[in-house]
Amino acid sequence: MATQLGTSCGDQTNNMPDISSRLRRFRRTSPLSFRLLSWILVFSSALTLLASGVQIYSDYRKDLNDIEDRMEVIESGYASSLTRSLWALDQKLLQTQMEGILSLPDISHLRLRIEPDSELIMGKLPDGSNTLSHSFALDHHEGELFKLGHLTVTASLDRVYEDLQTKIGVTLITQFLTIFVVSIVILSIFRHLVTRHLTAMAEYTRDLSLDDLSRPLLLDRPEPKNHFKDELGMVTDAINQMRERLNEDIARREHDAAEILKFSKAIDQSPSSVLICDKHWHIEYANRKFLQLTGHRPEDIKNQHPSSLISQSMGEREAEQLWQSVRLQVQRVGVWQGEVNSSRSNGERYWEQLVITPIKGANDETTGFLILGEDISIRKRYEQQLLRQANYDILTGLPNRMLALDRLKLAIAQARRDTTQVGVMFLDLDNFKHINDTLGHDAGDTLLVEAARRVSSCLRGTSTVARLGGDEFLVILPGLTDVNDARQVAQRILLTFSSPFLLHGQEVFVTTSIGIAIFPDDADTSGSLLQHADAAMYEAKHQGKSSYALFTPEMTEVSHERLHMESHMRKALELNEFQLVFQPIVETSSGKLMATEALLRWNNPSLGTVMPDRFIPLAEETGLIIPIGEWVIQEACKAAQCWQALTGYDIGIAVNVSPRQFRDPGFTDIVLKALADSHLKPELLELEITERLILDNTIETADILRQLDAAGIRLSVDDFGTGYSALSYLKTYPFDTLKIDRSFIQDVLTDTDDSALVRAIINMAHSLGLTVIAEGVEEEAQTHFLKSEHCDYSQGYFYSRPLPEQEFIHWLENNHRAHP
Ligand SMILES: Nc1nc2c(ncn2[C@@H]2O[C@@H]3COP(=O)(O)O[C@H]4[C@@H](O)[C@H](n5cnc6c(=O)[nH]c(N)nc65)O[C@@H]4COP(=O)(O)O[C@H]3[C@H]2O)c(=O)[nH]1
Repeated sequence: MATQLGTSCGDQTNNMPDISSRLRRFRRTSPLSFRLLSWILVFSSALTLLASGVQIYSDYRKDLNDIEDRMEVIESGYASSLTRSLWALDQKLLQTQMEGILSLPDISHLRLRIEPDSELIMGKLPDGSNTLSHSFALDHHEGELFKLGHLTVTASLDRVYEDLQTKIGVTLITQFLTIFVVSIVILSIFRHLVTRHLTAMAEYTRDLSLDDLSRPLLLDRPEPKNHFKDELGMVTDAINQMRERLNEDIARREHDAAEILKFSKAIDQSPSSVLICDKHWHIEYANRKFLQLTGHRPEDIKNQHPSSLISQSMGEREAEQLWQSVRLQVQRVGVWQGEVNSSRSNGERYWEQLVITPIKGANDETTGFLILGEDISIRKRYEQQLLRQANYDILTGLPNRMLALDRLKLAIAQARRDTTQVGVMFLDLDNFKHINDTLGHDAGDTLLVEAARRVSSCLRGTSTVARLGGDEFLVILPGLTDVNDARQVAQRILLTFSSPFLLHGQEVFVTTSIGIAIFPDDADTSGSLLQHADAAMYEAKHQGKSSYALFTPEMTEVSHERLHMESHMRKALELNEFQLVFQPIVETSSGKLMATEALLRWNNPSLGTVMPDRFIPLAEETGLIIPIGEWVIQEACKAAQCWQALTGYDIGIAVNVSPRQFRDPGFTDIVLKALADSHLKPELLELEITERLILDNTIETADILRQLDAAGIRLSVDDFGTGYSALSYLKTYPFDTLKIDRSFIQDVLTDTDDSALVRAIINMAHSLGLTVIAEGVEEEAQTHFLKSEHCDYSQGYFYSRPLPEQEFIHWLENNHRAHP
């Protein structure tokens, strides 16, 4: 303790400001308790002092009364004896008696007036007025009254006042000390029990910050039992509960903030474009994708109406109408979906698929609108391209067979109404095959394009020229009033063909044969008109090339050549004129052989080698395709099994199947029999089916495809992209492979549309679990592109042309690609 004191004394100077500041702080921080306590102390001190004052005063009064009583006692006790001494004139006794009185406490002075005029004085009269005097007469009665004298006794009050002073002094000192000590004790107790905790609480709450809510408020005292909680305990609990609530609030807010951040990040980084509008359709927010897609800056579109972004591309009135219907539908149905042609900040247009929904508040009221956008430009382009391909010939840009037939039907309907005529011309380039074989496909293509241009140049605006396939063209002349008009057109066409074509720097003369049929004279349906025009064309060819012929009833329904071909075809199987050639299908990444495609050739002594494009349509028409197709499947399976035996490897075989074969009820059995006869594993046989077949609703396509699939046979979609490409069938039917038509591969390096399309087809096929084969790969650079796009397999002249079996076996034995 001594040491403690010593230390605190030693630090006194240093601690002085600290102490005084603490004191000030104590006063400042706990003024109420301090003042209250001070007032209690002052009040209790005043009360104590008042009580002590009353006590002292009553003591004082008592002392005065005692002296007065004593005076009374002196009068009653000494008056008779003094009277007697005076009567007897006994001076000595008188003196003794007065000395006796003077010896009494506080009596300090006696004055005896003796009658008539003497006086005896004893004692000393005190200074000042602190005296109390009492006088009484000394009378003697002896029959009559004798006034002997008068005694005045004076008592000094000095002792009484001294006592009074002493008492007051002692009382004040003891009271002060008592109050001081009690104050100190009470203050200490109060401080120990209350104010230091209040200070701690004040400091705790002052230091309390949202950054640090982990430390609870703990008072420096034993923890009271719960049910004995005093006010401090209750306040501490309240503060700690507040802290916990704050902690929970902060945690909740942090969690909410994290959630909001997550969602806002997700929206911001969403691959879809996102616009958020307020309830008045003013744009409040645009995500990154939207800004990237449109090139708009956030500040430019803020508070704008979304219709203003669209109106740039479609006109204000149209945009306003669109938005009105959007608003109505969102209001009534809760969602609007549609495709919109929007524009970027640089004016460029793009297609987007929009989904617009209201944003609902807590009370289900609309607080804003969410606009989700998906850039569908590629899809649109693809759709448009597919549509174009479905209706137009890619090479020449002319309408294809489908569109031509539509137009012909329209023209016939119109002619029926107007009682006019329709001229239908069938054109065929006379020596196209020869040119194609000798000068190559490029030259063939150039020839076709130029021929299309020349035919078109001979026609009026209302006429249609279409390419039906290969080197066949169709011309429709609507609203004819005179057959001679058709003749003139035919002559004009023949004339335009009289000048040479420049192919690969070489001048080549190409002629054409034209067959003409007239509605309604020759036929009244589009189908028979075409047949008759076809027949007339064969007639023209027979007449000698570069001529035209008008249909006459003598001409049979089928052209001579076709008849000729048909009669030969009927015997071809028997005479063993059919031959299969095989074209390797390789893995794109490695170039290794995976399978082969069997392609049919017809070697006829009078017709020469006839390509399938030429005879298969006739075989289909006549139904000969069924026995021919059976032969193809049998031979293909046998060949594949033979290669397996030869090389020890499984080499798959792809076989083309025409829709007519599918219509044959025995088709599945034919395939299964071929597999059984050859012992080829079913998974090595792949049947190639065109999109046309799938769209042909007359056949129970789905059932047959499922039966084949169930037998383990692979199924592929051939020439993908050239038909109507109703993509939904890819999901519906059990296809394994998709073959991209060679028309896409051809220009994949030069045409960005084609490359985007091929990329899209590959991705789409993969996402549907299909493997992809690219057809018609002719250049190495195409293989690099296909590799980079992860196209599974490739086929084309770059790897090998279709080879007769012996040559293919040779290829197998000598080509490193043949070994997996
Ligand atoms: N320009 C070019 N062409 C290439 C290239 N690689 C392959 N080809 C040709 O592309 C065609 C591919 O066959 P496809 O699309 O199934 O088209 C076939 C197929 O639809 C049909 N066909 C062929 N054999 C049969 C058959 O046995 N049955 C049926 N129903 N149809 C067949 O005839 C079509 C034509 O067959 P082909 O004339 O043999 O023509 C073949 C092939 O020789 C290349 O790099 N460049």
